[in-house]
Amino acid sequence: MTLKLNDVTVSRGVGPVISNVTLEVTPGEVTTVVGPNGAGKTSLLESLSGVIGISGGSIELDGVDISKMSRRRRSHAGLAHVQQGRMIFPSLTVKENLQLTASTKADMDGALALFPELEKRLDSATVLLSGGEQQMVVLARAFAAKPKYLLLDEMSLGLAPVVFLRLIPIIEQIAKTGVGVLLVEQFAHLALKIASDSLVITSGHVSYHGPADALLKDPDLLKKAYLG
Ligand SMILES: Nc1ncnc2c1ncn2[C@@H]1O[C@H](COP(=O)(O)OP(=O)(O)OP(=O)(O)O)[C@@H](O)[C@H]1O
Repeated sequence: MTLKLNDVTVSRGVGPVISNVTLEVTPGEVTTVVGPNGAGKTSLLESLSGVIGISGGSIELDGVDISKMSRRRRSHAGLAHVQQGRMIFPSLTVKENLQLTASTKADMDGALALFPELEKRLDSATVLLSGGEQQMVVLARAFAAKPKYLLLDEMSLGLAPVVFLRLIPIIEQIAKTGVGVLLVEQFAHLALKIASDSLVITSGHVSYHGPADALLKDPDLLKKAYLG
């Protein structure tokens, strides 16, 4: 049971922005993809959830080829994608935002158990929350849908590092419930700390694939990987 990219190439506009990437996301673990701006990390996640098509290779979810499935079908198959930017419905309350994905009270309670801060704000319009709390709503809503695999794209954008720090153990906890998390982050060190497997991508190519702790322990290796 894994989410697998086999030799995937993604093209946009003039040519490939991702070339021959192979990667496996395992349930219960965090896998991270880091790399410089414009390396192709967002395109990689978009190809997994079906926002854009792939031009080579294949994508498998628990043994089923989903490469040609619509975004909706991939979502029904258990793939959730938290895209960049805070995708909340600002005029809805926190509770209403969660009800969009939680099909049962148990799903709602399960999501809220991860975010005790949100319990007190359930009836507040989401627009009134801080940036960090809004990202909690985004994450809680994605978790309430009970995905098998969760793709997270730069949740730290626009947040102070100290605010994003609060989300890191929650992402780790989500993985511990059995979800396979694929984390794309600009704060590479924070992502590497909670990840088991890691990829560094530069200009669409994999420049490192291996244990996250090896990159953390060896700043030269990380620097070399970033330089491609
Ligand atoms: N909608 C688009 N149409 C054409 N080219 C695009 C589009 N979106 C991204 N690109 C190009 O694809 C390449 C990879 O971009 P992508 O956003 O996937 O990288 P990234 O690693 O996520 O970067 P960042 O960290 O800045 O978000 C870049 O050269 C970018 O200019």
